[in-house]
Order: sequence, then structure tokens, then C-alpha cells
Amino acid sequence: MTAAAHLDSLYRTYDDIGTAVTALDGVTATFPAGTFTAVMGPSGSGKSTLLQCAAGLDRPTSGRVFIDGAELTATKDTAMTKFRRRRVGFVFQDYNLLPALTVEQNVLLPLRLDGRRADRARSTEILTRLGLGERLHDLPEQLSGGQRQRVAIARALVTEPAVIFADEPTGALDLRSAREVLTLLRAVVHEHGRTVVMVTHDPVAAAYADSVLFLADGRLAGSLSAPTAEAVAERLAHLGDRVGAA
Ligand SMILES: Nc1ncnc2c1ncn2[C@@H]1O[C@H](COP(=O)(O)OP(=O)(O)OP(=O)(O)O)[C@@H](O)[C@H]1O
Repeated sequence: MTAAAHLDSLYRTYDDIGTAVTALDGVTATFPAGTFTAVMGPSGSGKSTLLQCAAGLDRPTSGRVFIDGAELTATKDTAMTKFRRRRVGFVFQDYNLLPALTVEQNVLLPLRLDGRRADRARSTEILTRLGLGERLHDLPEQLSGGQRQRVAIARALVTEPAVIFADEPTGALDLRSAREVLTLLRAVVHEHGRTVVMVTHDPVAAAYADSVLFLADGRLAGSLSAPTAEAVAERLAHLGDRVGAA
């Protein structure tokens, strides 16, 4: 079976301030279709860089990214944007909704940007499924944080992407809203067959995933299947020891 996303030897260095920083140091990973993976690691371990490179929002210095079997990194910049719009969804910590657009218009935006028909029946169906069927014509400022993040998830789902990348999607939410959003992401995977890769700092959030990938100093530092919050926290503590000792 084709992986939803495959990362092959990703390196990303930043040298824009004179001293080179290696954010990713040879990461190879596969995200099978229909799975929910959390990515964890100490601050500065490369989690956001990994997600940005995998999603085509940033280019790795070397290495290749495959989405649904097609090589994202082989495309030029304009083609990469198009590729990303069609095959990748992204959910940000701060929602990134356009404040002047209604809930429905925000969700339809990826289709419009891609020159596709604004399928209102489809966006209504997704928003209803996500509990926002009554809020189609509201502006983002009329919604709670949890509701805004659900709109962002609806927007990520509307193009039926091969994979949805989420960077700290519950980082700005209270506990109850965070739980709702995590339950929703899990349902998106287990009931609707999508693939989600989520960066989080929170072991409780990571425990909603099927497995956890750990990063330390830009490298893979193990994984955990069927994670519990306790097991994740314990593993993270040991990663901290190792990084601290290095
Ligand atoms: N634009 C940039 N220019 C220079 N260095 C950068 C840039 N972006 C990230 N870095 C560096 O790359 C490394 C990895 O950063 P990244 O943001 O991917 O880590 P992270 O694990 O997501 O951290 P956090 O948990 O704090 O968000 C860090 O050392 C960071 O300082």
C-alpha cells in the first residue's frame, strides 16, 4: 500500500545568520494511510521544521518528500503550491482563518484558490459533521477557540487531502476544547480514513494518536505504538536526559 507520506533522508540547515543550525539531521519516516501519528521532542528538536518540510511549506536542504507516492520535492515552487493545495491539509495552532470571511467562505477557500468549484453542499456536510452546521454564516470572531479550530479542520478536509499536518492544534485551547479537537482528529482518521500527523508538546494529546515519533536534535529518537500519556511522558523525560547529557 502507498504511504500517505514518506520522508526520505531529510536534512534542513539554516545558515541565514552566519552560523549554521541543523534543524533536521537525516530524518526518514513513513506515515501509512489511515493512521494518526504524533510527533514529539524537546523544544528546538526540529518538529515544526519536519512538519513544514513534509507539507511543502518549506523546502528541505536535501532529501525527498513523497505524498501519496508522488514526489513533492521534485516540483518547482509554483507547482509545489498547487501540489500542496491538492494533496496536503495543514492545521495551525492559531487557526489561520481569514477574519473577514464567514465560516463557510473560509472552508471553501482552498477550493477557490485551486480554481475548483466551490462545493457548498460538501462544505456544509463537513461543517455539520463537525458540529458547526448552524454557524456557516458567522465570522471567526463570533466563535470560540475550539470552534475556530474545528473550522480550520473542516478547511483542511474539504480538498480530501492525502494527509493532514497539524502543528500544535490544541496549543491555544482550554482543556475541554482541546479534548474535543483531539477526539475529532481521531474520528477523522478512524471513521473517515484520513491520515493525520500532529506535532504536540502534550503527552495527553499524543495519547490520542496511534503512535508517537520522537525527535531529538533533528534526528529520530524512537517511536511508541498505542501510546499512553504516562508512557509518552516517561519517554520524553529520558529524551531530555540524553539531550541534556550530550
Ligand atoms: N528560520 C529559521 N532560521 C534559523 N534557525 C531556525 C529557523 N527555524 C528554526 N530554526 C532552528 O532550527 C531548530 C529546530 O527548530 P523547530 O522550530 O523545528 O523546533 P521545534 O521542535 O518545533 O521547537 P518548538 O517545540 O520550540 O516549537 C532550532 O534550533 C531553531 O532555532
